[in-house]
Amino acid sequence: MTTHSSVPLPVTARRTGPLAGTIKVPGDKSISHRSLIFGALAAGTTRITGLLEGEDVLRTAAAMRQLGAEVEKMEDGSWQVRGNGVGALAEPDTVLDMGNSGTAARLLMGLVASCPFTTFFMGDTSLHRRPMGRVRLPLEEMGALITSRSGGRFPLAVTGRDLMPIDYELPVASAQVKSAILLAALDTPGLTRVTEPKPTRDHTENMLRHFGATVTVTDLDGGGRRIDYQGQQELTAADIIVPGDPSSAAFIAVAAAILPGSDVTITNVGLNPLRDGIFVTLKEMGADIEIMNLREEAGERVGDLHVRASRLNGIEVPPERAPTMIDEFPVLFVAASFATGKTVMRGLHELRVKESDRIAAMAAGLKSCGVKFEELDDGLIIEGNGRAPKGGGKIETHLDHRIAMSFLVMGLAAEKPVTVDDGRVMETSFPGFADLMGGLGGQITADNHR
Ligand SMILES: O=C(O)C1=C[C@@H](OP(=O)(O)O)[C@@H](O)[C@H](O)C1
Ligand SMILES: C=C(OP(=O)(O)O)C(=O)O
Repeated sequence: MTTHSSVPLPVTARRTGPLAGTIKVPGDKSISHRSLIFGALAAGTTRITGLLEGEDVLRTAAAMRQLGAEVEKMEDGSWQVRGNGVGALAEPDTVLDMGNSGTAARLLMGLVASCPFTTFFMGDTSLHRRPMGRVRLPLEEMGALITSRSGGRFPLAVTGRDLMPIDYELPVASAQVKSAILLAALDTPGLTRVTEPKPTRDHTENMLRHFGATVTVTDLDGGGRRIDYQGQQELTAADIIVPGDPSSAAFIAVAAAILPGSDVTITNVGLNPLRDGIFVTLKEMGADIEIMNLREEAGERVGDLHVRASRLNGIEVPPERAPTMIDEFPVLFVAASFATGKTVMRGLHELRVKESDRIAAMAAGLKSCGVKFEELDDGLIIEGNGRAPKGGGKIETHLDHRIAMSFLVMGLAAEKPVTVDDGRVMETSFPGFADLMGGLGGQITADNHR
């Protein structure tokens, strides 16, 4: 596993011909984390096909081993997890290092909150800046003891207890917080209820069902959802097929949409309706995206995307759609820079507390590439003139994989090359991004001559 502590590796994307070909993107990051966690909690052996082998997920794999599960990569490329059932984790004898991963950090805090020992957590400098109060509060309300430095951020320690179930309304639309509470509820007697104001990705609920548990989800007036979970149900090992990550497919889809003449098919993409907002939005902007072979695999909707370059128009993105495409806004900002007219994107406060402040990081980069925009507290309004932006920017990625890949996509279609200050961060979620783009005809190269 590489770390972010050694020398940065600048990477440059330059404009070439159109992109063409058929590819697959690596496995879904959210589902990969959860398959390792639930595999370790279920009695028996779970075989995972298509696991994302990105740094974030490898952190979860290492942490589950530290918690006593057997996690192994098999010769055929699949992964195997042997669990001992809910409530059977072991005390780790070293700190769990969650690296750059907010999902691993928050889900595992919930998981160990009901375990009768203390678990120490740390991460990289990006993770140490991210808010943890959102999980700390409900977990403390359930009875866990959490000790951290001031401000409630990482590093911190969670001392597990016999918890009490709660009835909790999420103050922010966050699947990570919802999942942390559900994981804490697994070994907690009684009914835990989580109400979300806007539905967020439901991979945790889907996976619980896949492992044989009953989860009751009720749609509420006004668009929210209530999730009820009766604690101490048995989980039984079940094989998992991880679909391609729609968040990774989004980079390819935008690149193909903005680079004239492109014609690309991305097969086996997860199209869970709570994750597909980027494709809905790009289509509304005029992108030529055809969804083919829609099917269901292991409780998740999957399909192939055929994307051809087309003219894009600015639109107003409904703020209530944000949770279904929260990680895709950086690359949507890039698409909007190539569109004709204004694209208005609001309701995005959450982007300020991701791996970086994504609104600020994108604004700085867009400015250096000659894009016209207005920065808002909770979003951006981008004004395109239907032509490729000047490009030429030197982008600060702030340890944020999505900032890096978004600007490399910009560089593939802008007038001048775009350089990101550290391409290694792409390993977080999309190992092999540059090579995969290369296979389609895109030119992304590491600047090794430092
Ligand atoms: O639950 C998950 O797997 C994730 C939830 C989202 O975060 P929030 O829950 O903070 O919105 C998303 O940004 C992250 O990449 C993955
Ligand atoms: C926000 C992200 O991940 P995480 O919160 O797990 O760090 C992301 O992948 O864009």
